[in-house]
Amino acid sequence: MKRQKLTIVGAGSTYTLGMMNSLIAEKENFPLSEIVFYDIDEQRQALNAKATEVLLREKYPEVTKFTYTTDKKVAFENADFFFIQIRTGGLVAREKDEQIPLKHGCVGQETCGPGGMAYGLRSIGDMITLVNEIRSYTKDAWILNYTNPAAIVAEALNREFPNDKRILNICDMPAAIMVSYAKILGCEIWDLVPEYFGLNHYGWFTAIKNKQGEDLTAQLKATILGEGIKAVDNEIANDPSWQATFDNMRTMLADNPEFLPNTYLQYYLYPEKMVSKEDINNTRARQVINGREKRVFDLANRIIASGTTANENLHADIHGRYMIRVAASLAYNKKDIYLVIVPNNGIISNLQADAMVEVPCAITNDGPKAFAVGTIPTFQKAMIESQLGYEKLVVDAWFEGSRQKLVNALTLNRTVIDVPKAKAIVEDLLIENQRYLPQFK
Ligand SMILES: NC(=O)c1ccc[n+]([C@@H]2O[C@H](COP(=O)([O-])OP(=O)(O)OC[C@H]3O[C@@H](n4cnc5c(N)ncnc54)[C@H](O)[C@@H]3O)[C@@H](O)[C@H]2O)c1
Ligand SMILES: O=P(O)(O)OC[C@H]1O[C@H](O[C@H]2[C@H](O)[C@@H](O)[C@@H](O)O[C@@H]2CO)[C@H](O)[C@@H](O)[C@@H]1O
Ligand SMILES: [Mn+2]
Repeated sequence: MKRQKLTIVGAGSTYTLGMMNSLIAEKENFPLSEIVFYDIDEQRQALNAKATEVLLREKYPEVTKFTYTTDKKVAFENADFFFIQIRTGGLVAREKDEQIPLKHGCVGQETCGPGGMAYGLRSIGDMITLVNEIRSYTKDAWILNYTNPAAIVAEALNREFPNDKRILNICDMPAAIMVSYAKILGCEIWDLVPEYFGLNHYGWFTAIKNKQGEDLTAQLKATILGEGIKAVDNEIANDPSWQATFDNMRTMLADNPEFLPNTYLQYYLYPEKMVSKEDINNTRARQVINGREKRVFDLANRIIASGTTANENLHADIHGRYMIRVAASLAYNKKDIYLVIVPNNGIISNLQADAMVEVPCAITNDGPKAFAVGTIPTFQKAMIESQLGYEKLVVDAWFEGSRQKLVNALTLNRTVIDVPKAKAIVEDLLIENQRYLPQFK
């Protein structure tokens, strides 16, 4: 197996050390020769990088070269794979995305509703610039993107780079849900094969089978309806917010037992409940700043100070392992089946061709090959179409600098609907984000 050179873009991320643990856990599946870190924030990246130097020395000596840099040429030349995980505006901007809609009585969330719209508008420009810069150094490398909101980023990249078949947008949420399914079913996530359709953070599992083809869906639904389902992946198992989200999966399934819902549907199906439980002074961004961000950088500082990871309880989580397994399947033509985001082009036969859909694909060295979904039922189709309209209008608005299209987008979004509210929220979000969005005069 050829060893790969991997560049992490946004290496100052709170997910980077977890990704390193996952690369170590997956080194047989996705062997690396070289890792490069790239970020625009030198200090933030250096913390993760200095801890990674210790980690690699102790646990991944096969990586013979590790570099961290803010120089694009050094970072982008000759890489085989890019994993991108940037957050334009940082967690501070995320907090505003969550607070502004809440002030208007609407869902305040990172990727859903008006908060997701603002985050999408900030992400599009940086992502287009990054892909252009990467492609000026390498045409063939695989670009795997986690940057959110993945639905809007995928739509924008597909428009800007329609012929680039080596950009793949990915979300870890279905995989994190499948880790919980696997726990219920007494197996490993990698033993399960999902049948699923939707947009990113907006979809449904229609079946869960094992690799022998046995359909486990009825058993799974019965357990979730009877006993509920817990977040079990390491990263989220002890997080009250994620446990509450997983509790809501039982409610969603009870209210509509047809399919198994993605957790994010809670924001669209129960917007009033989601708003009522929020504390505007302690939204999710603030919890992450005080939680994951602090935990990760405390860990990095301890590793750097002691010069060893021996005193730490390190673990790989599904976020990293999922991306790495997709990369391995691309690199070595494994044809493993994963949910990824691809142009529809008839996969869902009664949905427009140019939707970016999240569906199961066999991941080959020629990219993802989707399995046909066929027709989807009226209820899910109608929900998807209004959300798709919202996503496409946000991307149109970014390219055209159109406020009207942002208002129309929020009018379609189930978390807003009301035109006066949509206008007021657009106004506030554009004022807050004007330095990122000069096209909106
Ligand atoms: N797709 C998914 O399912 C999924 C899952 C988890 C996280 N994410 C996404 O991963 C990203 C990272 O999340 P986080 O909470 O760790 O954020 P973070 O703010 O901790 O880290 C992001 C890093 O990106 C850097 N950055 C920002 N703009 C950049 C640019 N133009 N070029 C290079 N670096 C840049 C920042 O300096 C920072 O170090 C976010 O977009 C988040 O939404 C996606
Ligand atoms: O609110 P956050 O920052 O904790 O999470 C937002 C992200 O949530 C999902 O990712 C989960 C993932 O599902 C889980 O496996 C684990 O790795 O934690 C992640 C978040 O903590 C979602 O898929 C992402 O798109 C969100 O950014
Ligand atoms: Mn996601």
